[in-house]
Amino acid sequence: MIDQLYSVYLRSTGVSTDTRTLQKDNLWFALKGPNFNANKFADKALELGACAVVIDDPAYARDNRYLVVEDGLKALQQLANHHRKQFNIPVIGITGSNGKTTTKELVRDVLARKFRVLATLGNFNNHIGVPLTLLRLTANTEMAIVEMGANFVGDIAQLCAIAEPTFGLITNIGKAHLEGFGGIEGVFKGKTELYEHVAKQGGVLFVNSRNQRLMEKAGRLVSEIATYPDKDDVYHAELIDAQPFVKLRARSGKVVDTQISGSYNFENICAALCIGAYFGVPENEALEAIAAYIPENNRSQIKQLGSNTVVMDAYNANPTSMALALQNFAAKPGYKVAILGDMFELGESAAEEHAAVGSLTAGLALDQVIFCGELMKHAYETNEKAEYFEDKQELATYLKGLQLQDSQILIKGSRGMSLETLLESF
Ligand SMILES: CC(=O)N[C@H]1[C@@H](OP(=O)(O)OP(=O)(O)OC[C@H]2O[C@@H](n3ccc(=O)[nH]c3=O)[C@H](O)[C@@H]2O)O[C@H](CO)[C@@H](O)[C@@H]1O[C@H](C)C(=O)N[C@@H](C)C(=O)N[C@H](CCC(=O)N[C@@H](CCC[C@@H](N)C(=O)O)C(=O)O)C(=O)O
Ligand SMILES: Nc1ncnc2c1ncn2[C@@H]1O[C@H](COP(=O)(O)OP(=O)(O)OP(=O)(O)O)[C@@H](O)[C@H]1O
Ligand SMILES: C[C@@H](N)C(=O)N[C@H](C)C(=O)O
Repeated sequence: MIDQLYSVYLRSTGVSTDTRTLQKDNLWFALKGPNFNANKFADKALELGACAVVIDDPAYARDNRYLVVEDGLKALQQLANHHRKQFNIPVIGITGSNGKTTTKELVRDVLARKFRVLATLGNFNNHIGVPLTLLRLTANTEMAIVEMGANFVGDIAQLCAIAEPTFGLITNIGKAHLEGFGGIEGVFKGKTELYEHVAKQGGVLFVNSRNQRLMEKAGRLVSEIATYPDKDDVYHAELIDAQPFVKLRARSGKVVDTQISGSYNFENICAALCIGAYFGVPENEALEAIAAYIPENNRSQIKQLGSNTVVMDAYNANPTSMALALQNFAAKPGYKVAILGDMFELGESAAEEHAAVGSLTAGLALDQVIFCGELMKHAYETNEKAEYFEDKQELATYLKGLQLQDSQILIKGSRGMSLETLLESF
């Protein structure tokens, strides 16, 4: 079946899994999700111009344009792996608890100075997104950068079996998705599945030397590691300042002003510079790419609203990124207001981790701390000077009334809190 599927794919204009975005002559796959069994959209996909449709319910097949497989998702993953195997190019897998997308984009922009690169779009980083990324590989591609997300031990191993990365980077190990991973040990085990895969391929690992456990594990598994960002590392840079944006001294001594906020992004930048240096991108080109990068999509984005400066960090939140964001924010000058929403997917640790955020805020130089959401009640309990709103609408009304001026405002919470809607209040 894979040969038949592959020959149809090679004649197609690419793969689609969604009739709402399908392009003419795409090969369309019917997937099942929480809302739809897409087998029922197969006719529609053909009407919209699909060259063929891959379905896993034979009841929907009408002619030879309907390719019936046992499982649509597995067929997509097998096709992606088969396609990936046709390319003898570096494939860089990137995972980690925080900063995957930002780092992937920085790596992409740095490597694009020398190579024709393919990189994950947005954060299409799961069991569907990784295959879709690989199926965008063309004869033109010289290097692929594949972002890999995980909620459970075993996810990264599965994505590696599909993408077969020959190079690997774990940005960091933090307290994210603890519910699925069952704790920080699970995060370490799950993320380092990437190292184990790359080791089996005889590949190279890029390692953040600030994480001793990652260093030890990488050193045990592979013969070649390229480390960053400190003095004895392969790629060494120095953080000069993080306010309002990261400013660094690169390996060559050149000083770079970036448009990226948050001192934690220094490590993401160094990861990209380390990978660029490894692949021979001239440092001046790599630094230009870093200096030109502007974060999007509420990932530590700086927004100027009248006289107020907002750090909009509502893309996601977990105990590790929350603590770093708060420490970074507290170092800003001026009147500082931190608006913090619930952190999701923490399982049994949720109450304790929210309480820890409360204690942290109590000790930081912040003028106003406002918690929002059911879980943030636990933070409120450990910082009596803070304010608390269970309901986001009530908070929005309160913020409008506050009429803040000349303030620094941090907005951070999990994606599901959609805290970006609070911007209307300023
Ligand atoms: C399955 C799917 O692709 N769904 C997308 C779809 O969702 P929708 O709600 O419409 O319906 P269903 O999911 O039920 O649909 C089933 C299929 O039907 C298609 N369809 C539906 C209606 C229609 O009119 N025509 C159709 O053809 C539909 O396209 C489905 O194929 O649309 C949503 C809106 O666009 C999409 O958001 C939804 O996408 C899902 C969430 C998805 O997984 N997309 C991947 C491409 C992806 O990578 N998305 C990333 C998010 C990745 C992520 O959450 N990463 C986690 C890590 C988790 C990894 C680990 N668990 C693993 O499994 O590997 C992280 O923390 O980073 C993204 O969206 O950015
Ligand atoms: N190195 C880092 N350490 C801690 N937190 C970070 C780091 N890099 C980014 N973050 C935080 O994570 C947020 C999201 O960044 P990014 O999208 O790059 O991460 P991600 O790992 O791809 O997230 P997701 O898994 O949700 O796709 C940022 O806005 C910032 O708050
Ligand atoms: C947005 C998604 N990738 C994610 O990180 N979710 C967590 C639970 C969040 O939004 O904080």
